Amino acid sequence: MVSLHPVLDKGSLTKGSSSFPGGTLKCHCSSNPVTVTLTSDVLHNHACGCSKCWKPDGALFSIIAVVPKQNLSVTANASKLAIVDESAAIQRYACKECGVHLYGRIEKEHPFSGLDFVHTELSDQEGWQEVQFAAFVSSIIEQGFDPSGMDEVRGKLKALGLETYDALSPPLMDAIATWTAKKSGKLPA
Ligand SMILES: N[C@@H](CCC(=O)N[C@@H](CSCO)C(=O)NCC(=O)O)C(=O)O
Ligand SMILES: [Zn+2]
Ligand SMILES: [Zn+2]
Repeated sequence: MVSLHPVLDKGSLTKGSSSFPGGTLKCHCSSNPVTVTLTSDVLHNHACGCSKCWKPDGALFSIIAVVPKQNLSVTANASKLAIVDESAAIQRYACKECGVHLYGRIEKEHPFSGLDFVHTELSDQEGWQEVQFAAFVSSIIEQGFDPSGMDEVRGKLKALGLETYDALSPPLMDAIATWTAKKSGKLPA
């Protein structure tokens, strides 16, 4: 049986709390873990099949969300962090010891600059926004997943109530396109 991600394999999604105040994310190191504190809940939490987002061992999907960057601070062992790929739009900061990605930040001009990318599964707290949709689903094939298994993968995601997309969700794609049109002058800024 195909394993999507521990959060998705449970068969149902635990709904988040609308008044969730944020919490602490921690890497997998048993000593001197890196911690990141968020002072709000996340937005646009989603499963991502892309090759760049961090996934726990054996998972086909990442669970990733965004938070305004002013709501995120590294609160312990920041010296263990290093950028995974300097050339990517999202500069993902990973723990050099355990490999877990603590946050991703966009430093260049980009529709999502000002938002940091984070994984709520790194927190012990409950109440984080639940997964809203599945993005970059076909990208799992690029990483070696057998294409004949895609109906099963999409079926499992749909059974959880998640729409499946091969890019981001339509509202996020519209936001990107709006930003691009304003930048080029096709829409008023
Ligand atoms: N097929 C590619 C897709 C990679 C991709 O474009 N990923 C998106 C989504 S990441 C979270 O939603 C993206 O915006 N990437 C920018 C970046 O990673 O810097 C693949 O699988 O690699
Ligand atoms: Zn670590
Ligand atoms: Zn991704």
